[in-house]
Parts: sequence; structure tokens; C-alpha cells
Amino acid sequence: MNNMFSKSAIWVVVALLLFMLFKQFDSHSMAGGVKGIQYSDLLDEIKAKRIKDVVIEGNTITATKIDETKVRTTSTYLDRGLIGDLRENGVRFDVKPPEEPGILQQVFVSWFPMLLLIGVWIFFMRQMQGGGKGGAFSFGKSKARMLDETNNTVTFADVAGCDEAKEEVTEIVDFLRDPTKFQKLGGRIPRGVLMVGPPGTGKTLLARAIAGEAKVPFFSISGSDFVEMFVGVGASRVRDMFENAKKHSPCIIFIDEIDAVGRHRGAGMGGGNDEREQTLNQLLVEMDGFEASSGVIVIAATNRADVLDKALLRPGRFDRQVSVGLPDIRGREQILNVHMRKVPISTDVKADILARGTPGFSGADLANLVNEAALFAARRNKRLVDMIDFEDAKDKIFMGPERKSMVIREEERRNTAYHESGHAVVAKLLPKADPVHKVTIMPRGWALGLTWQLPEHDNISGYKDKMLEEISILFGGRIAEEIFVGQMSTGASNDFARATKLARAMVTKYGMSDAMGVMVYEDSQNDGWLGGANKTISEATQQKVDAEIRTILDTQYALARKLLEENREKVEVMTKALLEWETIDADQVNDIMAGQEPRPPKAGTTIRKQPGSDGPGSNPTPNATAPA
Ligand SMILES: Nc1ncnc2c1ncn2[C@@H]1O[C@H](COP(=O)(O)OP(=O)(O)OP(=O)(O)O)[C@@H](O)[C@H]1O
Ligand SMILES: [Zn+2]
Repeated sequence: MNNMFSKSAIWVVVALLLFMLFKQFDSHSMAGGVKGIQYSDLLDEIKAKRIKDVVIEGNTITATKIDETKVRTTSTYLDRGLIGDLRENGVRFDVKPPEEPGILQQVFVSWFPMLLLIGVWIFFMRQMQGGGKGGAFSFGKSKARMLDETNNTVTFADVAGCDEAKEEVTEIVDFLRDPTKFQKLGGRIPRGVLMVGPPGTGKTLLARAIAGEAKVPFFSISGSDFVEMFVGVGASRVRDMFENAKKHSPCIIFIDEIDAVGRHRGAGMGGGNDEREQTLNQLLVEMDGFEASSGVIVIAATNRADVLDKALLRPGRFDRQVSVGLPDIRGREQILNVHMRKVPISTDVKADILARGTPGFSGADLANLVNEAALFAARRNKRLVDMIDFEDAKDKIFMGPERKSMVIREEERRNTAYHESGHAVVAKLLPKADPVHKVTIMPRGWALGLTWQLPEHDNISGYKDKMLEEISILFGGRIAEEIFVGQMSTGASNDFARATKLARAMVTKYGMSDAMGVMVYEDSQNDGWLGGANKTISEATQQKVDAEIRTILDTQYALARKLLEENREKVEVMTKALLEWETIDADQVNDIMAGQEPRPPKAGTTIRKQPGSDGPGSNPTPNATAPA
């Protein structure tokens, strides 16, 4: 490595020397001890009548002082007053076109140093891939980045909302803190831990926290870093990484996206991928090769445990799995609290309310939410981030930024207003549906309008009645268009797709159909822990399934239609309110449903609702109307 380094250093010096040499060429007139000065200083000199003559060449101004010394400045800013100043102060001046060097010289001067630098740069990039502390200067060296106690300050306190996962790894912390003592007590130490969970749930964070808690070095590398064009490189990187880690034991090696190398062998596209297989083999060899007592623990993360080569999961390798799932409502609150500590937060911000309105958010999403809210506050020149900033940040994350400038034809707007009113009125009339939080025809992201329902709890398990009602609500939009506008837009196609998907899931996955019984007809695609075997069902069964889905959809469609027919007036009032105010909140919706005129929007805002009443929040899958 040292050798490599000095070689590189020589290269830099050579490059610099050459560059300076050519630069010298270039600035033929720079010779003779010309001093560079600021443009404003030159003006001062001129005004002090210390300048004899001036040559202006393009952007460069060279001045000769009374005492024959030369100074130079460059200015891309065209100062129209300069000539006047020169005249006034009796300075001789000459304006020359920028000098054209000879063609050969031009090529050499302008290109050669560039080419050389590019060459050096490429050389460097190849040498120090990964770079940084602990970065290696050679191909076969691992690109693992090392963090030690001084630069890894993550502790368990920074990881919130996954208490079970934390509990499972405390043992590892105990071991790393004092390997020998741990063994005397008879603890069995895992060599490899596989963290499984969806993206952004804090797998990396948790691994770092383990190292942080145990105060041991943390080597991190991504599976994709091993995969190189050249056969053998990945394998030698693995070897190098383990060697390095052993020198620093006890320590943690963290391999993110292990599926990049750990996919089961023979699954590569178009036959074997030698390089990846070799890398994987090397990884297996290394994991077998070190003593559990050596104090190196390998933690790998993936969101697809099912694609991993079974050999990786065998005892002595990644034989322990820790699943890190999406946080529940309490977990989200805790994660929000962790991240809110880092920004100035107004007292009106309630993490519990935000947690309620963000089902399905991962830890990374929540971190992003806090960040976006802080950006909103900064843009609004606020000193504290308040609830309105959070509401806006949430809206933006859910649906993309508001498209205030989007031109919508009045007819289209009216259509959308009826459509959303249809969703909202059906939702309000069905007993099990989540309360409507707000309805808007403000276009956002890909949606022309939205009806938001606020779940009172996390919808972990869907209940049959509720799912049926959801299908009716989805139909509500289109039916309202049929009844009130008399023509149908394509805006409802997404609603239909979702309704159908839901009905299909009810029949085939959840066993909620009376006709088909409780048998499960489909494997949950992809997320099967053990890998999904594709079950095939007979043609006849398939037809029965389809018929059953059809029945569900028809029944719910009819229900929604009946409700809207019976409540025409409410749809009309809501549509009018939407056309007037663009967004209406839960209180206004309640007024309308009670047969009253809706109250006007709250002062200062047409869109949002302050927390406290029945709490803002939103449905992660709002009934959105996609643009036609
Ligand atoms: N449980 C959590 N507590 C606090 N912050 C979290 C949590 N989960 C995620 N975050 C935030 O999200 C960021 C990204 O999380 P991290 O990189 O650990 O996720 P990951 O599960 O490794 O994701 P990926 O699978 O995409 O690599 C973290 O740096 C942190 O700010
Ligand atoms: Zn819709």
C-alpha cells in the first residue's frame, strides 16, 4: 500500500511539473515578474496615477507602473468605466485581441495538460476505489470502509421502533465487548447474522449501533462492491476484507445488499456468472475459516432472504436471522422523536399524530419527513418547524408536490370534484370505513384529486366487511361521474384496478369468499420466505375464482350506486364546496353530511387542519384520480 502510494505521489508531482511547464508556454507574457492583483486594486492604482500604460487583451489587463513594474488582473466582468478612468488619469492604453497561439502550440497547450490530468485522474480512480479512511489503493483490496469508536457514534438510542430486533442483537454486543468473558460463561456466539427487512427500516443503522454500543470497529461494504468486471477481483476483495477485519478484532463486518453476491448459484442471467460465484465461494470459505472466538462478527443485510444461496444460511455462516420490519404506530412515533431531536421543533408538533398519519412509512421515510418539514420551515423563514410544515411535507411525500400551475379545464375540474365527492360520500355513509380526513381537487403529483381517509389504527389485518366497503368507496368516484356528469373519464381506471385487486385478494389470498371457502389459491408473490413455488390451479377453479371476484365487484358497485342515488344532494353540495375551496376538511365534510351548509375554511388556510380536533393524518393509499 505504501509502495502504491509513493508511486501515485510521483505521478502527481510529474503531472504538476508538466502542467506548470505548459502553463509557462501559454502565458508567454507572464514572464518578467508580473504580479497578479485584484481588479479593484488596479483601479486604485490608476486613480493614484501610479500606472503608466495598460494593455487589455481579452479578459486580461496588464499594467505597467511608473516604476516599470508590471501587474496583471483578469476580469470577466466588462467594466465600461475603465476606459474613462484610464483617459482621465492619463494612462496610455492599448486594446489587443486575445493573442492566438500557433496551432501546434495551441493543441499542446490547451489539450495536453488536460489529457494528462485526465489520465492521472483515471489512474487514481482505479487505484483508490472506495477511498476514504481505510480505503485501499489497489484493485484486489476490499473497498470496505472502516468506522471506529471515534467516528461511529450511533448507539441503540438512535435506532427506534424495532425493540425486538434490538433485543435479539444485545447478545452480540455483550460478546463483542468482551469475547473471552462471554465464552467462559458458555455463550454461543453467532458468526453471521442476517438482517432481513424492507428497504429503509434501519438495518444498516442497527448494525452500526451494535458496533457503536460495543465500541468496536465497523467495516462496511456493499455486496455490489464485490462485483467487478474482472474475474477474481471480488474474491480477493473478500479475502482482503476478512484479513483486515481479523487484525482489528473484535469487530463487525457489515455487508449490505448481500443478495448482490449471495444469490443462489446458477441463478445468474444467461448461465453462470463466474465472477459472482467465485466471490460467493470465497465468502463461504472465509466464514468457515475463522474461529468464532476470533471476535469477528459478520452482519449482512438483505430485503430478499429468499433469493440467497442456501449455503450462506447453513450453521456456522449466517445462521441467525433478525427481521427488521416496518415500524408500527408506536415505533413510528419513537423514530420521529429520534429525528425531531435534530431540528428545532415547535411545541404544536405532535409525534403521535404524525405517526398515526403515516402508516407504511419506513424509518428512512420518517427521517425524510422530518427533513422535508424542516425544508418547508426554512423556505418560509420560520425559526421553528411547526405542524403545518409537517402536514405539507407529508402531502408532498405521499403525492408529490402540488402542481399549482397545472392548467385544468373547468370541465375537468368539475368532473374531478364530482368524482372525489363520490368517493367521500360513499366513505362517509359506510359504517366501517376510515373517517374522511380531507378531500381535495388540488392536483398533486400524478393525481388530479384525492379523498383521504384517516385510519384510526394501523390497518394490520383487513376485515372482510371493511374490505368490501373499500371496494364500494373506490367505485364511488366513477359512479358519481356517471350520475352527475353523464360521461365517464378515464380517471377512474386506477380505482378500478385497485378494487379488482382487492376483490381478487379477498378470494384467493384471504379466504374471505363464501363460495370459494377458506382455501388459499395463490402464493403471496415474491415475499414468500421460502421462495414461492408457483401453484397452478385448474381451469375450472380459475373460472370459479373469476366468477366470485365478479360477484363481489358487482355487489359493491350496486351498493355504492344506491348510496349515491339516495344522497344526490350531498354530492352536489360537496362538489360545490370543492369547486369553491379546492380542499375541504373533516369538519366541512361532516357539515355536508349532516345536511348543513359547510362552514368556511379555517382562517389562513384552505387546505389544512390544525391538530387537536380529530387529528390530521392520511391514508397512505388515497383514492386518487389519475389524470386522464
Ligand atoms: N428504526 C429507525 N430508527 C431511526 N432512524 C431510522 C430507523 N430506520 C431507518 N432510519 C433512518 O433511515 C436511514 C436509512 O436507514 P438504513 O440505511 O439503516 O436502512 P436499511 O434498512 O439499511 O435500508 P436499505 O435496505 O435500503 O439499505 C437511517 O440513516 C435513519 O436516519
Ligand atoms: Zn377515484
